[in-house]
Amino acid sequence: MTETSPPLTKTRLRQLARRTRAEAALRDPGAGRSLAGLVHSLGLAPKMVVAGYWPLKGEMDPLPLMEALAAEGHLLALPAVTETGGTLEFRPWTPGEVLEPGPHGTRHPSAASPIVPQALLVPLLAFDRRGFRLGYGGGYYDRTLSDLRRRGAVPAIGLAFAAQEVERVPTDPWDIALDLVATELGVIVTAAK
Ligand SMILES: Nc1nc2c(c(=O)[nH]1)N(C=O)[C@@H](CNc1ccc(C(=O)N[C@@H](CCC(=O)O)C(=O)O)cc1)CN2
Ligand SMILES: Nc1ncnc2c1ncn2[C@@H]1O[C@H](COP(=O)(O)OP(=O)(O)OP(=O)(O)O)[C@@H](O)[C@H]1O
Repeated sequence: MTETSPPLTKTRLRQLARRTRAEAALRDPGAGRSLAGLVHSLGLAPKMVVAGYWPLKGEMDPLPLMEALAAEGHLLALPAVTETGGTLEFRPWTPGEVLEPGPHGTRHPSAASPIVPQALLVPLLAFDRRGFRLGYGGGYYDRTLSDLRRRGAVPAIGLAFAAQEVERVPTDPWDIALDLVATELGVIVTAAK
């Protein structure tokens, strides 16, 4: 074979990655608990404001890790979509606090004074070792990280099942790479770090 297959488009990879992630989540529903054990491997400074996410179906469960971060003295926040096509707003949150439904099936804390996160846990459909990630296609994390990083470094930590790794995520000029990806097998330091 001399032909090489053309690179997958983001749209096609999203379809494949949704299936792969759904299968991984069914195989290993407790994988999120392994990530809690990685809390000391993330290299976070003490008492940071760390934004997590409220998981959608199939996403790596960030809650055990978020609880471990809170137990270490970090402050937690969750994103809220307040404007379609805008940047995410972050609101303080402690585990157990009630959430309201938001757009796209998300849930967020009720309106409160927004907080500026110093590190982000990021959900994803697929990732590669360069740190590039594919999300649902809303561009929320790219816009938000680009905005947050105007004020200084904000580590971005992808959370995923190991099975979500691909050779190469198709990229666009606005894509921002993750520094780390935490999976049930351990922490991957990406080429962007
Ligand atoms: N848990 C979580 N929170 C998040 C995101 C995310 O990907 N996951 N976002 C990332 O940007 C932002 C919200 N933006 C989103 C944009 C599109 C879709 C979306 O397309 N959702 C699927 C349905 C998912 C499901 O219910 O299974 C869809 O509509 O097909 C979701 C979130 C902020 N909060
Ligand atoms: N820094 C930015 N400034 C302006 N627009 C942006 C920026 N980053 C991304 N976008 C817009 O967001 C759209 C979706 O981007 P992309 O397909 O990379 O989403 P994604 O990273 O998969 O999704 P998400 O981050 O929501 O999970 C793009 O069409 C682009 O126009």
